[in-house]
Amino acid sequence: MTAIDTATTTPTIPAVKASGVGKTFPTKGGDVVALTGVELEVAAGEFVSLIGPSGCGKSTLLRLIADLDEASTGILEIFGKPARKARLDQDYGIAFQQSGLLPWRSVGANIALPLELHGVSAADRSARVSELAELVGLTDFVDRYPDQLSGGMQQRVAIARALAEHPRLLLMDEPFGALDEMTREYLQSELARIAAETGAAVVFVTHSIPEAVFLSDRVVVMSPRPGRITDVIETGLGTNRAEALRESPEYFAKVTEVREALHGAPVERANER
Ligand SMILES: Nc1ncnc2c1ncn2[C@@H]1O[C@H](COP(=O)(O)OP(=O)(O)OP(=O)(O)O)[C@@H](O)[C@H]1O
Repeated sequence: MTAIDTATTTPTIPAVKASGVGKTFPTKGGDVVALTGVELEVAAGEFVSLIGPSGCGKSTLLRLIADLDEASTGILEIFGKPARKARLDQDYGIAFQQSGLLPWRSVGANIALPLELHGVSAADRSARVSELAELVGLTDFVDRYPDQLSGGMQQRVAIARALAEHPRLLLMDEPFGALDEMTREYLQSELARIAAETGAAVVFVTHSIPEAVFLSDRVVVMSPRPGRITDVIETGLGTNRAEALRESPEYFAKVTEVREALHGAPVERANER
């Protein structure tokens, strides 16, 4: 069978598939229903953002996908596997708002950490660190320490570390939330490029509508109490995420569409209430 035959006959397994997923936290004050009835499929190579007001369950959903917590109801599959198996197989990389770098390790040693933990040889680690440092634009900084870097550079190290084992999926929880606007926009462009170059699917939690639209193929809008998906908006912005996109009418139209979905009403009318 040729490569083309394989491509046309092999059904593509989604990176993430959530069916009827719910999460309830028992607390002293009673049960908190953080998520209910979540149905979501993220295709291989697709960039999907989760957006919604504080407390709508974005981080909870990401934590369930990452197997950092267990769903109360429903089924979660990562590349067709249970979340636990996908974690053990290192099918995804994770990056959070805090870069979580180890201050006593150099940039290179931080990036190499997952490789070291999984027994990759020193020579292979060193080659991979060089590749990753180049990918995130930090070739000249591999010998520095985290406290010698800006916040944006630290996040780039965290992204390189998340990509160390060639994951097909990246899970990111507000990775640029603590950065100034200019650095944030720069890293958005970098992430769009990195996602395209690596072909990894991305599930990205954010509070920023422009950020979600700029990066995503689809924006998943959530609402709280109980946390659920209320809208899924396809951006249709294609693969070119150049800076000029931010000033294009298509981009503004999508930002407005997501904003209206979040507010549940056209923005002008919501503001009048
Ligand atoms: N361990 C926990 N115990 C009890 N309640 C929890 C726990 N974790 C989350 N919750 C509750 O679940 C709901 C969803 O929380 P989650 O952090 O997923 O929301 P979020 O959309 O990511 O919020 P934010 O945008 O503020 O980060 C909230 O009401 C939160 O208080």
